[in-house]
Amino acid sequence: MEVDSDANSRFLDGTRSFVGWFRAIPGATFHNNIAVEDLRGQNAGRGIIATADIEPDTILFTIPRDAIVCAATSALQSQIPQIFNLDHDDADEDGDEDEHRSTSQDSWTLLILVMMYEYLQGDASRWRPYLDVLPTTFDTPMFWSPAELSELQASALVAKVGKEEADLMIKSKILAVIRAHEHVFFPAGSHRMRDEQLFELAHRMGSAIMAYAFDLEKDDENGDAEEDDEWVEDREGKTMLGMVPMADILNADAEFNAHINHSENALTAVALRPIRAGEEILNYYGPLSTGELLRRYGYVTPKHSRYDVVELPWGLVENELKERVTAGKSVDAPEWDAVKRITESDEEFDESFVLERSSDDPDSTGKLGADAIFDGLPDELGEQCKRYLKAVKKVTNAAVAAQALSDRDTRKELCLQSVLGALQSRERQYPTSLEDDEQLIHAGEVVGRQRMAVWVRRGEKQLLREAQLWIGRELDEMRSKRTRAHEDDAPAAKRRRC
Ligand SMILES: C[S@@+](CC[C@H](N)C(=O)[O-])C[C@H]1O[C@@H](n2cnc3c(N)ncnc32)[C@H](O)[C@@H]1O
Repeated sequence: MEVDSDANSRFLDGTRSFVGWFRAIPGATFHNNIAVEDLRGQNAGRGIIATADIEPDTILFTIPRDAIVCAATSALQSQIPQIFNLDHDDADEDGDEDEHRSTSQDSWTLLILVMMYEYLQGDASRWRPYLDVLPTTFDTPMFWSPAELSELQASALVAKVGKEEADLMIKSKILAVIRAHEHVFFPAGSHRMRDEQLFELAHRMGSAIMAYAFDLEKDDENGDAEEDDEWVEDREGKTMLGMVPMADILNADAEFNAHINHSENALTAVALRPIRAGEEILNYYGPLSTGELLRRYGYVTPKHSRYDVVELPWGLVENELKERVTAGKSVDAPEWDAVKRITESDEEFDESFVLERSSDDPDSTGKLGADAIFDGLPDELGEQCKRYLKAVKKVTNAAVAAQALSDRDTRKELCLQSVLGALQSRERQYPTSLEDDEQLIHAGEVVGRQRMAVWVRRGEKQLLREAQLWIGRELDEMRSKRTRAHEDDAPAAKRRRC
């Protein structure tokens, strides 16, 4: 109990000193009608709440660019300038491209180094009160146990967690730099951390950057803020990333009421519509699926479900096509291998396809319109099915090809049925059903990480079902078109016989 109340007062003290520090930054503003609040009760850490009604276009707060933690503002750049030159070729002087890529920095790894450097400076860092309110633990799957990860079941998210890649990156690009410049990273008289401790700190900073950092290069060549793609944040390491105190205290959802504008000297948070007293001020992280929101930010919300996706491996479709195209006739293994080779040698060949719904973007006030709907398979999947059938025609014997691939409609029907079968197989890869997961969620039987995993897998299964229903409707339509055509033909034939 005592530990809890200590942690609680540290949390509240942290908020107070952070807000005091922020308000004292020259050029920073913080509107009187907002406050940083404790939202731990709803599992949302800190957030910003309106304490009184706010009009649209109100500037909620301003962060001068020189208060942002990034490569351009940290003293680390003047201490080891050689690692900050991002304008390098992909090969080193000896032309060793792989070696160069594994040791050279990008904006992502540089920000990890900057954050670790600032953290290790302790009180000497000008961002100390800000660093103190950053989380030390995360709910992103990177930190989940194998048992927790297994709750994601057959979700493609499991393969995207990327713990091993992160470990390799930290070893080659972070630890190597710190060990080569220990005198820079560890102030005189401070304790030099062991490798395991640095690894842990690097993971912590990497995860904080993943969930908190902003892409800072949003201005076009004329210095005006770009309108297009403003919501989208870069995580590829190509543009300058920075940690923006206060902007990153905003929580976010798929429906939101504030936006961060980027201008030459400052970033400003602006109200997009009227915000009532007591409402949370929410930012937007983009049209992310539940799985992607969890992977990057460690939380899920019902409103992001509209952007859910599910991966359909080509192998499942191929199995179904193979079975249907032969309809019991035997085809030799070498012939199938040849079909596979032809299909896979195509430049456009895809290993898997992403299914998603059609959804409008949020409007300019951050509101969402009509529900997202599943209204079709990816065009590329249809094209790949067609190419596969062409290859079958080329390679297998005429009897097989003639019947199954006779006309355009028959081929289309065969493709749809095959994708339908593949979707059913994909659904069976998850050990629990959609109904089981709905029950778990509605009964409130799952909490924490398990609850988030159930949300991810339930969303994927839901989408698989919607895709199956869509194909069912397409097939029904094709069949009734065919029946109508027969009916139209029938009286004419009769007439001819008379
Ligand atoms: C940029 S920070 C926002 C501030 C954060 N709540 C804090 O206490 O520092 C992003 C993190 O906040 C949390 N978060 C953001 N939006 C949320 C929401 N709508 N519900 C729950 N947690 C949210 C997630 O943990 C996410 O990784």
